[in-house]
Amino acid sequence: MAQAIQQILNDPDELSEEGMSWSRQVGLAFIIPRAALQCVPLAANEPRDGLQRTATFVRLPDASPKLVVAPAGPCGFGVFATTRISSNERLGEYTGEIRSYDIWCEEIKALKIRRRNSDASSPFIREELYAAWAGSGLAEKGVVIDAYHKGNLMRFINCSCKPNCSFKSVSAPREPHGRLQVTTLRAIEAGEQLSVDYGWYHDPATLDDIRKEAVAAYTSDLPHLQALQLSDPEPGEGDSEAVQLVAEALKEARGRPGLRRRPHSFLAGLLDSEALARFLESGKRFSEATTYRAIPDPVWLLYEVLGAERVGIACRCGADPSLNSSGRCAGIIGRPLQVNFAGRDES
Ligand SMILES: C[S@@+](CC[C@H](N)C(=O)[O-])C[C@H]1O[C@@H](n2cnc3c(N)ncnc32)[C@H](O)[C@@H]1O
Repeated sequence: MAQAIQQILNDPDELSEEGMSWSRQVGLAFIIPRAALQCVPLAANEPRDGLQRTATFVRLPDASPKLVVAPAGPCGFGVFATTRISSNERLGEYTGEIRSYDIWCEEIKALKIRRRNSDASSPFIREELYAAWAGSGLAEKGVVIDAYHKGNLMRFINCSCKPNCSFKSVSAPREPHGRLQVTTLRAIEAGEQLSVDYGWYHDPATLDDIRKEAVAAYTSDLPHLQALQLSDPEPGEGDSEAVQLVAEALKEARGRPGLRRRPHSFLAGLLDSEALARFLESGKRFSEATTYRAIPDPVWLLYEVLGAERVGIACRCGADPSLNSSGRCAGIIGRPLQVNFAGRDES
């Protein structure tokens, strides 16, 4: 990724006049590549929906000159460090429009109806993931800082299951909502990408949608999974990717590795072939599941991530080493990394 940064610094087209002027307008020393100019620059939050700016007297630092916006593999553009940044460093404010959560939600719903004739919460649309929670607000209906149309470079920070930054809310006592400041959780090396945990998984409506979709995906695969329970399973031509992965995992557990027809995939990492084999050897079988809880243990994680893909918020931070140095990913934006939680009862 350091190479990508160097390329931008060297390329006069990427280091565009527009990018420089965008940067100057928000008073910053960072560089916005031409292709990333997607929103109006905003050096300070702009109130909407009858809301007020917070009275907070605390001066937040301007966005750090140690940052650059650059292409970030599977996630579009991202924010990278050009030099080492220490732990607990305040990198600047996440600016955007101060919106009432319920009005913002209505607008998102209207957009969904225009685009696909339904305001169902899933799948997410891209615009939803630029809004960050800023507190309950005077009316107790919630306030978000929405950086989709207006904002600063912080709006380019992607989501990671193992984030190196977080949003800290800064507000004076009794202030109904806060301002958001990006702060490092650990030291960040030059060339590393900044990341935060978006936390959408914990939105109850989204979680519900993901789990319904997980049950639907499992149910449509069930006859094929049942066929695999035979002693020498062979995946069929029309089998889904999940069924093929389960077949491969079973063969692997039964001592016939080497049958993989494709490189080890992201989804394959969600299956434990030994646990799968133990499940069948103990006499348990794939059977009907009308709720998420009833999906058998060895495959629930696979189907939950497939459910998230159907909902439209699959996380791919594990596919980008600069975003998630462990190379592991929960598969769902905002969900804790698998290694950090004990099972599907996490809250
Ligand atoms: C706040 S923006 C981040 C900047 C964005 N990458 C861009 O180029 O405008 C959120 C959007 O970035 C993408 N994104 C961020 N983190 C991601 C992740 N871990 N996996 C997949 N997409 C991600 C999604 O398209 C999401 O809607």
